[in-house]
Amino acid sequence: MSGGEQKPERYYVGVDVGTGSVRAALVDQSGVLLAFADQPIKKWEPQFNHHEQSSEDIWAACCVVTKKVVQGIDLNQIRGLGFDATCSLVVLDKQFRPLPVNQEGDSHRNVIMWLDHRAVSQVNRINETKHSVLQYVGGVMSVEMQAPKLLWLKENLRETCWDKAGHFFDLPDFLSWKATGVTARSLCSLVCKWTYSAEKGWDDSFWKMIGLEDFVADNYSKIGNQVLPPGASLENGLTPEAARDLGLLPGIAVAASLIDAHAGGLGVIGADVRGHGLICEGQPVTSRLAVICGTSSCHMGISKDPIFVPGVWGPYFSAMVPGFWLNEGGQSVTGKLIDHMVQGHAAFPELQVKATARCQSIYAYLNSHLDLIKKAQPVGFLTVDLHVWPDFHGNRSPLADLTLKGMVTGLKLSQDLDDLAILYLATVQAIALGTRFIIEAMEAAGHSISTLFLCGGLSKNPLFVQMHADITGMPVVLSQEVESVLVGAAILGACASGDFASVQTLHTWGFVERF
Ligand SMILES: Nc1ncnc2c1ncn2[C@@H]1O[C@H](COP(=O)(O)OP(=O)(O)O)[C@@H](O)[C@H]1O
Ligand SMILES: O=C(CO)[C@H](O)[C@H](O)COP(=O)(O)O
Repeated sequence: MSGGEQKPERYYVGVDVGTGSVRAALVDQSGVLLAFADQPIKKWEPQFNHHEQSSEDIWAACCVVTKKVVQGIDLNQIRGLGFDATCSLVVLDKQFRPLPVNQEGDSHRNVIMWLDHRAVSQVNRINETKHSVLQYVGGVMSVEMQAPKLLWLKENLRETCWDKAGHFFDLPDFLSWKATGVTARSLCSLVCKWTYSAEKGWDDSFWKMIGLEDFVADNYSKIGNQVLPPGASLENGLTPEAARDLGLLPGIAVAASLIDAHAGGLGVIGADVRGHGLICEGQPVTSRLAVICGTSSCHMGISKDPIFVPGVWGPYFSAMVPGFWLNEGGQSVTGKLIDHMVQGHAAFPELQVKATARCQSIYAYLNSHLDLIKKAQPVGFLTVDLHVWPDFHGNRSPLADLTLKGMVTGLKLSQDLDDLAILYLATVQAIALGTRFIIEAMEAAGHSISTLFLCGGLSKNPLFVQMHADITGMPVVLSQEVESVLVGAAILGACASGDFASVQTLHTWGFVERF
């Protein structure tokens, strides 16, 4: 290139499918987020503990947000596309058409969501086998993983779903298939939710022992027998049909995907913290814990050697950062629990009216209300008499007990706005104490964690962040780019484009602020 001439900009698109909405971002070659769009997605709860979605609805939302973020951009400069998503189970027939995952036979609802707890009897039987693959999911399989859900479909929807099924995808892999026509699965989803081993592959004896020998018989063609590392480029890239849907050019690189929490982890865990006086500056990356807080919270810690932490998922090899083992702690409902407590309170209508009058979100209003009522004392002291046990949807980590329930102690007869604000605070504190409980379990097993890196919707709530810092006693680092999960998805697209050597070289996208 002749002197003074600027290299053309290169752009990457990241698409993040959360529980409640789909988001997209356009990111430039320095990792700066230039455009953002989001779109809600539909959810159904036909029975208690049954949670379903539609893969067609989700894909349509991906198309809406992608078209929005690339508006006004020369499409030739878009080099790569990456997806992340919740680890929900998508079911398609042999011609790739949606199949119903419900008794009603509604094939539009062909996704069993990650938080669906219908397969309790199945997961109990799986855990009774004490099979060796369970060592790599914290010792106990979660009802939120795929094996119990598959067994449920076989036992409950044999004719309408199981016998007709041709493809079972984790949602992140469904999206990369939809974009490219390539059915290869990401190592991330298969290792974390399907018992696949990065070193040994599938374990035939496990599937035979739990009654899903069908997969072994057809060489795992329905659940994936071609596995790629996250960020690997998928064959010929975007198909002409998907390009039309998404408003992009055919042939651009599409990456093997990540689960959403793992994209968030990738987006923040390697952040450049130099010059911020943080304890982790002189420490290895293994001293950092990425906490991705949305509907749920996921606690991602990495290590050079495998660490077995009872009740904490993993150790998973190369599932998030290549070459590192991952342990994934989690709280199944955090944002969802806060929303549940606040929206179910008698003073919620009053809160809505007052927040709207001040043009504030309900959470910004509650935070300022707590500041008002705390007077001279630290805000945390408002809850000396009120306590929440946050396992309203069971305990994912470290107790790994889906039967646990939530609890509130210290209730009075009054139900005014002060009570709502204090209940909200107690809920946030309970969630932060849950994070501390997980960190203690990880440290007892050999992790050495000094610093938390938060991202996800709840990291936009200063009270949530402050309580995590106060209760864990650790500094909490926030990326200057609040949409870190999307940065993680865009890292995948950038890696697939070949413009960067590996996902590790992109870790330093993003700068930090100390909380
Ligand atoms: N600005 C904010 N202040 C407080 N809470 C927020 C804010 N933005 C999002 N949240 C909360 O974060 C949760 C959703 O986070 P998000 O990362 O969007 O979830 P998901 O990826 O599961 O769809 C919700 O419970 C919501 O109430
Ligand atoms: O199981 C998980 C990751 O392993 C996540 O909790 C699940 O994917 C939902 O994520 P989110 O709270 O961001 O919607």
